[in-house]
Amino acid sequence: MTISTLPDTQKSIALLAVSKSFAAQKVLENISLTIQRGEIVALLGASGGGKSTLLNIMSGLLPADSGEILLQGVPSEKFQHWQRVAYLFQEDRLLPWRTVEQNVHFGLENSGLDAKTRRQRVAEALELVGLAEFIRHWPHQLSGGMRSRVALARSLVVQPEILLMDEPFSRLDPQTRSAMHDELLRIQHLTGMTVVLVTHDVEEAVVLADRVLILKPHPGRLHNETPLDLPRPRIATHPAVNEQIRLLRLEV
Ligand SMILES: Nc1ncnc2c1ncn2[C@@H]1O[C@H](COP(=O)(O)OP(=O)(O)OP(=O)(O)O)[C@@H](O)[C@H]1O
Repeated sequence: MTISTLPDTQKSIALLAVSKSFAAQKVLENISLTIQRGEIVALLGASGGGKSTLLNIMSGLLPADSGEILLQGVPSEKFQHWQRVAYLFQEDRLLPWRTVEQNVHFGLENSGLDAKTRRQRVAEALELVGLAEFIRHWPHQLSGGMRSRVALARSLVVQPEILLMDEPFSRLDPQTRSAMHDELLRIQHLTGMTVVLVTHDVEEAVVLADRVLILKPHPGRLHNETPLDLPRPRIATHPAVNEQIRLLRLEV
């Protein structure tokens, strides 16, 4: 069964003929795609190809000009994005005047959950990213990798069904980035959430994704779709992984 013929219950994100312009500039043209529940999809492509715009449309932050968007089988305009979709940005956006625990708690403010449940959720999210011992630390006391984990915990605390990530690891050094890749795969495996990752890094896409979508710019359109059936863990120097990276670099 191909993804497009999956029943709605297995579809996490479905876009049909989505277009978007800013002023006179057409940024996305006629994008149709389906992402399965629990799938990790990487969006690759040249700068200005509309990757972030597409992610913003999936998140409900930005309306499309035309087309249909279904999230977990529900039309986007009726879908309650809050608590079901989390968004992780390039900058960690931690609040310096809040401790680690308070930063993660931020994700639950206005949630309507009672204080005890909120505390429990924060503790679980920090446990999940391996920072349970650092709850009283301040952001300035943390390494780049730890800050990145706090930002991830703040996204996970809502227990999202869909995690949208816009180059979340691009500012990390290669070793920390690689550790965060392992962390993300471990957590995705545990939670079963759908992950859509925007990246410029072909190696990152191949190491993480079940499928890579390439967007071409002016206007942004889907150029190519590559399912990755490589066993995990994927080491970039492994010949099959390396070959896939080489092939995708030719396409981007
Ligand atoms: N809010 C906005 N107002 C006007 N133009 C915008 C807006 N957001 C994006 N654009 C334009 O839309 C085009 C696509 O931008 P977008 O950020 O989606 O691309 P991208 O593929 O994510 O790029 P990059 O890889 O550089 O982040 C760009 O030309 C950008 O200037």
